[in-house]
Order: sequence, then C-alpha cells, then structure tokens
Amino acid sequence: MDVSNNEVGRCCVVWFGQPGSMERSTLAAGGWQLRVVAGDAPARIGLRGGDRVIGLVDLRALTDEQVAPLARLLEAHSELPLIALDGSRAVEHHPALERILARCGERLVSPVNPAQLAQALAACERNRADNAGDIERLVGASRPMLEVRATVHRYARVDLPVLITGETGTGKELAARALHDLSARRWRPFVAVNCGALSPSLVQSELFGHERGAFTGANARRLGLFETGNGGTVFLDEVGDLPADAQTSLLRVLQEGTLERVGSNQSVLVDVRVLAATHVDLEQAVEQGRFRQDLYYRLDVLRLDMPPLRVRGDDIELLARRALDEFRELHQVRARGFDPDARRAMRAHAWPGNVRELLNRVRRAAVVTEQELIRAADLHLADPTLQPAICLDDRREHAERQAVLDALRACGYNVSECARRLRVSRVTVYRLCRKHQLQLAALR
Ligand SMILES: Nc1ncnc2c1ncn2[C@@H]1O[C@H](COP(=O)(O)OP(=O)(O)OP(=O)(O)O)[C@@H](O)[C@H]1O
Repeated sequence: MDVSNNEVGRCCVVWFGQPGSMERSTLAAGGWQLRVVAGDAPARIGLRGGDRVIGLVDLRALTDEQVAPLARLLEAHSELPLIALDGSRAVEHHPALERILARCGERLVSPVNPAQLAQALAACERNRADNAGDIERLVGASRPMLEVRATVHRYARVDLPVLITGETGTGKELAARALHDLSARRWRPFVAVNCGALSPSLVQSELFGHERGAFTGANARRLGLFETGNGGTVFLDEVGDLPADAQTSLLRVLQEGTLERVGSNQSVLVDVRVLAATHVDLEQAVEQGRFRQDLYYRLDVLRLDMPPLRVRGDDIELLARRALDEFRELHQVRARGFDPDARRAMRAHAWPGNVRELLNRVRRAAVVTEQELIRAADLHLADPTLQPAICLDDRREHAERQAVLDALRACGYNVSECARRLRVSRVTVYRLCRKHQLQLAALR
C-alpha cells in the first residue's frame, strides 16, 4: 500500500487487519484518516513525513502464518506507536507475537466501544506530542553539543546499555530521556531513579519490589521500578551509589533479564534497557572495591560524555537567552536581555554547576533586576576583567579530544591512518582514546 498526496500533517491510523463498520465510523468522526493494511499482503506501508500516524494491530482475525510477516513489517517501522486490539490471545508459542505486543502502548479487548477506541487514540497522540522533539530540549549548537546529539541518535537505535558521564548539571538525565524518546521503546515507560537518594535499607525493595510480609511494614506485594518500567527504559542516576547487594541484583537483570522481589525466590522476567549516569569516576570506584567490575563492564557498553558548559562557547548565551525567554513567558518581569558586560561575564565564568547553575542564575537575575538588560552583578558574576579566564587546561583537553575525534572520523576510524595524520604512534592514539573515553568499537 502506498499513499502520497499533497496534504500535510494529517492524523492517520494504519489498521493492520480489517476494521469493522463501527470502527470506521469512530475514526471518521475523530478526524482520523484510515489506511488498511490487509493481513495477507502486508508488503509495505506508505508513510509521508509530516503525517502523525498510529498503528492499530488487529489480532482478531490474524492467522498464525500472518504473524511473522506482520512482525517484520512492524519492526521496519519502529517509529510507529502501536495499539493492539484483542491482545488477549496466548503468546507462549508465538515469540513474534510477543514482540509485537511488547511494543503496543495499549491493548484493547474486543468488542471495543467507540469511546474506548477514541480515548486510546487520543492518549497515544498526546503521548507522542509530549515526547516529540525531546532531543530539541538538549539545547546547544556548539561542536561538543552537536557531537552529543549525533551520538544520542546513533545510540537510540540500539538496545544496549549506555553509561552517561559528565559533571553535575550537564544534562545527563535530559540525554537519557532523549535516548528513550528516540528509541523503539518510546511508547513504553521511562523510569528514572536517583540511586544516591534511596535509603540503603529500602533500595532493594524500591528497585526490585517486595512480597507481602517480606519485612516489617510490607503489608502488600509491591512492584519495584524495574517491573514498573518493564518493556521500557530504566535510568539509574548516580549508579555509583548503589550498595553492594543492589549491584549484584542489577548485574542479574543485565545478564539474565531476571530479578527476584525481596522475600521471594521466584525469578521474574523483565525486559528493560538500562541507562546509567555518574558524575564520579566509576573506574576509580572499581579500583577501590566500591563498585563491581563485572557490573561496570555491563553498564559501560556504550559511553556518552556530556561536555561541561565552560567548553560549549556560544551555547552559554544561547541557553541564557532561552532561559530568560521561557521565564518571561510565565512571569511578568522587566528584563528582556543581557548587557555586554553580563555576556562577557557569562563567557568568563567557569560554571561548576553547568546548565543547572546557569538556569538558576538567569531566573534569579530576571526577578531581582529592575533594568531591561540584565547586568553581570544581577547574575552575581564578577566583572569579567577581574575573573580568572576559562581554565587553559580545560581548553587544551577539549581541543586534544576534538583533534583525535576529527582525525579518526576523517580516516574511517582506522587507527594506523589516524596515527599518521596526527604524527603520533598508534599506541598514543589508543592511549588518547582511553583518556578521552572514545570507544572505537562504538564509534565505528
Ligand atoms: N543542553 C541543555 N539544554 C537545555 N537544558 C538543559 C541542558 N542540559 C541541562 N539542562 C537543564 O539543566 C538542568 C540539569 O539537567 P540534568 O538534571 O539533566 O543534569 P544532570 O547532569 O543529570 O545533573 P546531576 O548530575 O546533578 O543529576 C535541568 O533543568 C535540565 O533541563
């Protein structure tokens, strides 16, 4: 089936199966265009950029032979949010059907009434609107940030763990969210937890759940975050703070895809993508025996480094501008821009708290200033001429990393060629890759 015309941005439902007359009327009444992909010939789906499309997987008349081709077709369209109709059928002997159902954000049981169908489509569409453009929330046009955005796109496509590193406030959680929103799991839950904020006595139960009576106060069975996030993504912030027993349980989730609730010795299957973040040096924690080495290797399959704000050049002003504009949309304030000294002061500041610090300084300045243009003093930043310049070491480090990355790219990640271009030995290229956490296997 192929569709092409000149209308833009229509809301469409691709119905995999046969819609009944009530279902056709409900879609028409809701302003949904309908495309039917018959179960016996699901060759391809014609989608146009600009269309907002939802897939409805109708399992009512699906035969066993049709399951595998349909699964393949849907896998080729991992961007489609899916709703299942009559997903009650047994999936034990149907791995392909299980895969389809795992992707469906909602499962309707037939006979479905018009209100239920309309509601499910509206919820799906709302969800898409909330998630759309999440990568856009990672504001920045500097080279390091363009690099991050490209890496996020590349990593989102593969279902492997990512270790996100970077100083506090650099946007690690935002990046994790973007990885989820761009992945095939985007219609399933995204569960974020700060491991450092969990009480050590409850961390096992918070993450992996507990059975009734497992400990004093456990009055009912409770699912942990891994089960709540089943099918989706679990983001473990400050993963280095996990106590030893929770590290062991996490390793099991990563290795075997199973967990045991506290107070039970029954294994529960879970299917989650694990993203972890740290602002401490996990390698050092491993050396000091505070973090399991095997777990470290399991988490550090792909690495995403969030650059500190001080090396992001023009992004500082871009972010400040955005922060002020957003604040002005919500509050009546006089400030509408920054004076030249404020701009210089922002450039010169080292931003130890990174983007979070910048947002807070701008919002505070917008409230306290009585001027139209925010001054350096309103931002609590000293006169730039009196401030130490941006640390030269940081600049040097960044330039070195960029030079290695550029050379690697230019020669298709061939280490010998890269060494020749940079006029260093191959050993030095490997050392620099390790130092700057450039993983050749992942980059290739
Ligand atoms: N590139 C960016 N564009 C816009 N906002 C950003 C960006 N990076 C971070 N922020 C904002 O800065 C704040 C801190 O970001 P986030 O919580 O993702 O940082 P983090 O690295 O996870 O911090 P921590 O290590 O302290 O948990 C949030 O309000 C986030 O929205």
